[in-house]
Amino acid sequence: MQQRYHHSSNEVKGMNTADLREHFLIEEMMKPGKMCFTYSHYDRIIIGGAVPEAEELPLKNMAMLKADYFLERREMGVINVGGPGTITVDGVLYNLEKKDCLYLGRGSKEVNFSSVLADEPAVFYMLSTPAHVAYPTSLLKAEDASPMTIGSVETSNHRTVYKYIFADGIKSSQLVMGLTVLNTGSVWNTMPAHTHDRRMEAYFYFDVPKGQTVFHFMGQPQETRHITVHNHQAIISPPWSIHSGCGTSNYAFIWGMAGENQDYSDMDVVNITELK
Ligand SMILES: O=C[C@H](O)[C@@H](O)CC(=O)C(=O)O
Ligand SMILES: [Zn+2]
Repeated sequence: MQQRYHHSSNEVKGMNTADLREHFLIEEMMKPGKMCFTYSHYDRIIIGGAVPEAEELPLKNMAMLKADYFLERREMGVINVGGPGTITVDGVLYNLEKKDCLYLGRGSKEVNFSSVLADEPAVFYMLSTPAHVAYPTSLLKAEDASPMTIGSVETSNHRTVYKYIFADGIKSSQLVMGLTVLNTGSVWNTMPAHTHDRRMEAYFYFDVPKGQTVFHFMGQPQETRHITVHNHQAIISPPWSIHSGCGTSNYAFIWGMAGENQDYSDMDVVNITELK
């Protein structure tokens, strides 16, 4: 498992393109037949990917967790962005179509990921955070995630937000998770931008059409930087940073947070004309 340490906003001001990419971009996370994990020291969130082929992929323990098994003291949210897949949790089978979400409560022991079709593998994106309470494992289908349409065509940010794990959705200790789909012709996510010093955030971009990309914006509102993020790559957003993106086409992304609270609307919005 890769580790990513903290960086202060002051350090980040002096970073060049390679530094920014090394510390905040996760490039290789969806490899056929493999599971990949990155441990971020912001709120100790683990960001992972699993692409099962013919063989199922078990969630293995990691030495650095000093635990008896991966979810001994942790919870996890999984969203499938590929072909149909299944996850078994302690003998119970869950079917995840594209954009369905499974929450795994603290104490889930035997976890296995599989694809249903050989030529269209499931692509599972995972976030795991420390948990102090065990909440029940539960599945939420995309159509039941109370979609919310925001933005407009005029400002190129017309999009639909699906919320899965948050204060009014699937219960968790601290994990918050959902996804956002941009409509055709809309390219800006999370604009107007915001920060939430109380929570870190991770963005995972998917359904970025072949040959297209997303310019992800990070940094303090008056000190922004960009990182180009391609399909199936993720960004670690420090609590003091904005997290916004502009694509060369429309696309979708999974957002997830950890920290002080689980209110989706807890955001300190920045006036667009004050961004630097
Ligand atoms: O704190 C919330 C997150 O940044 C995202 O949910 C924002 C988002 O999906 C969007 O505006 O498109
Ligand atoms: Zn946010």
